Amino acid sequence: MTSPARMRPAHPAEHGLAALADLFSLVTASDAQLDDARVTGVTVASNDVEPGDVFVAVPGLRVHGAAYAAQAVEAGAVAVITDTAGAATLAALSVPVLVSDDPRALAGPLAAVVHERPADRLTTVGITGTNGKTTTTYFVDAALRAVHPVTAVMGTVELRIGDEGIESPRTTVEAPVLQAILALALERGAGAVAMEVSSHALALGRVSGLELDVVAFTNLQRDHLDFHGDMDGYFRDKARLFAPGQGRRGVVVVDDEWGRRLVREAQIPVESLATHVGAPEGADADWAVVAADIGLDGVGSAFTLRTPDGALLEAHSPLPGLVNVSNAALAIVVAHRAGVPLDVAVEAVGHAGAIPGRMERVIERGDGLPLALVDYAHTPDALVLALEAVRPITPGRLVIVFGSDGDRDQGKRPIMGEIAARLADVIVVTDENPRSEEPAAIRSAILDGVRAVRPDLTDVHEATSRTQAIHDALALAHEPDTVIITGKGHEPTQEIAGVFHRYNDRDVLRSARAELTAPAERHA
Ligand SMILES: CC(=O)N[C@H]1[C@@H](OP(=O)(O)OP(=O)(O)OC[C@H]2O[C@@H](n3ccc(=O)[nH]c3=O)[C@H](O)[C@@H]2O)O[C@H](CO)[C@@H](O)[C@@H]1O[C@H](C)C(=O)N[C@@H](C)C(=O)N[C@H](CCC(=O)O)C(=O)O
Ligand SMILES: Nc1ncnc2c1ncn2[C@@H]1O[C@H](COP(=O)(O)OP(=O)(O)OP(=O)(O)O)[C@@H](O)[C@H]1O
Repeated sequence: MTSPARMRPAHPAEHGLAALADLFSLVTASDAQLDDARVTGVTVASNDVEPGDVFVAVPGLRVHGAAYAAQAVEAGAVAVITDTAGAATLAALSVPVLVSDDPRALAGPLAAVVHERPADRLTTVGITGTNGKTTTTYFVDAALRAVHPVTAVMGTVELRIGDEGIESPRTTVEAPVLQAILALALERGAGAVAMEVSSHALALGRVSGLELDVVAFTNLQRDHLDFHGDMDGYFRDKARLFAPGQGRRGVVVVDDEWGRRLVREAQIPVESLATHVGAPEGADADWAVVAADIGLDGVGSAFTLRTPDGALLEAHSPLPGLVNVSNAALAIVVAHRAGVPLDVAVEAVGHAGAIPGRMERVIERGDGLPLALVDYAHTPDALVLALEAVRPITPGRLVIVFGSDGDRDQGKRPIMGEIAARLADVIVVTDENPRSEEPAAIRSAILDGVRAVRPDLTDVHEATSRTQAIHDALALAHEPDTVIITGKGHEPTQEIAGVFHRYNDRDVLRSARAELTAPAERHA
């Protein structure tokens, strides 16, 4: 598997174009014969076309897909579906052109039919929310794996079926890609799929035509307002997942007001889960975390989950910090509602393996080396949570390596500097993805924030390359210390001056360890 658009069933079903046109009430805009065309796939992107595809030309936010219809036909598309405006721009094509009122909304349901509704034969779980989607999805997958020999995962990090995965282009792929992957998963023997559902995906119909067995909500925090307008719009887009035809039943974390509103407004049966020990909403919630011992075992946290019938379950989060108690509790409830026995879900989530770039332990403490982790925290809130999460498992000093993205929110740079200066002991400021900006200027803005808390810059270092920063941090840390590298998580590249360089924090950490441990003796 190389590209998401190529993740297609090896033996696709075949449908007649005329029957599809009938089913979706599409009108012909040309005189070509409909019955001739045999359809085996769908796409909304001309460069993803495979012979036998229908090309759905959507009116985009930037351009109209109809501008690429000829290119799609050249690549083997057997028909074009577009709206009236798109059809009006088309020169004569050698394939039928069909018209739909809303091609973007049609793409998912059409692809579902073309691939013979794969989701109907899979157990499907969709997770939405501002933070915690990736982590919760992997925890759910760990539980699903306990009962299904093959599972699939789709999200920000990867698109994976069984043990074979590829890098994911985004959190939720386009609807036709999604349906093709489900069909491929089924072909490869998968019984269950856990996926992340972004708010963009919900707004742009990427999950239209897919009814998920269990849908879940983690939390809502300020993000993506450029796209959704305001928090209310952001909430309403997230809430679309909890509608009949989209999700059969839901599990909602009610720690924030948005979760509580969702429980009130959802149009499908939902259960509530409160994960903040002692908070008032815990009393009324269906499920609640009623005790948590953070970091006592030096790794994750033990916690107690109250079930709707009042039973108390002893559970465990394999990742540090309160947020991961929340993610683990949600995953247990979701997996249970997706058919995993409760005790099996508790056990499997407690032993879930590493999640790429999410509090991922790359070097274990011992033999003179510190614990070293990689985490994706790249916002001020996430940075606070990440540093607070590792403090209880750090007997020595907390060492952080971080930077901040170029061509993105500039205001957060000094704020993140202040947070690091407050919550970490040793700081190495470096580059993240500078993009078109001058890297030194970004570091300088971060250092302004550091200086506000630590004017003499004690234990503050600056490194002009991220690789060097990681080597420096590891060299100056001792066994009781913890090194945390934040901001890039699983990312496989670093974008500098418009060029994507292959780069990964975990790989650099591993080679820094190899360099350190080869000839030299280390002392705790
Ligand atoms: C803001 C946003 O989500 N935009 C999505 C939207 O783009 P658009 O309407 O602007 O598309 P366009 O560029 O005008 O093109 C119109 C149509 O022409 C097609 N086209 C275009 C060029 C070409 O050569 N051939 C061709 O066929 C396009 O595939 C598209 O179908 O529709 C396109 C497909 O129909 C998506 O690919 C595109 O996602 C872009 C790539 C994107 O970056 N989206 C991000 C913001 C996103 O979705 N992120 C969320 C996670 C957010 C988070 O939580 O962090 C995600 O799920 O990943
Ligand atoms: N339940 C949670 N509440 C708040 N913050 C969280 C939660 N879970 C994880 N985080 C923080 O958010 C960061 C991203 O976590 P994760 O990747 O699981 O979320 P996500 O919703 O998938 O975000 P993204 O789409 O950016 O990957 C982590 O680095 C962690 O610090």
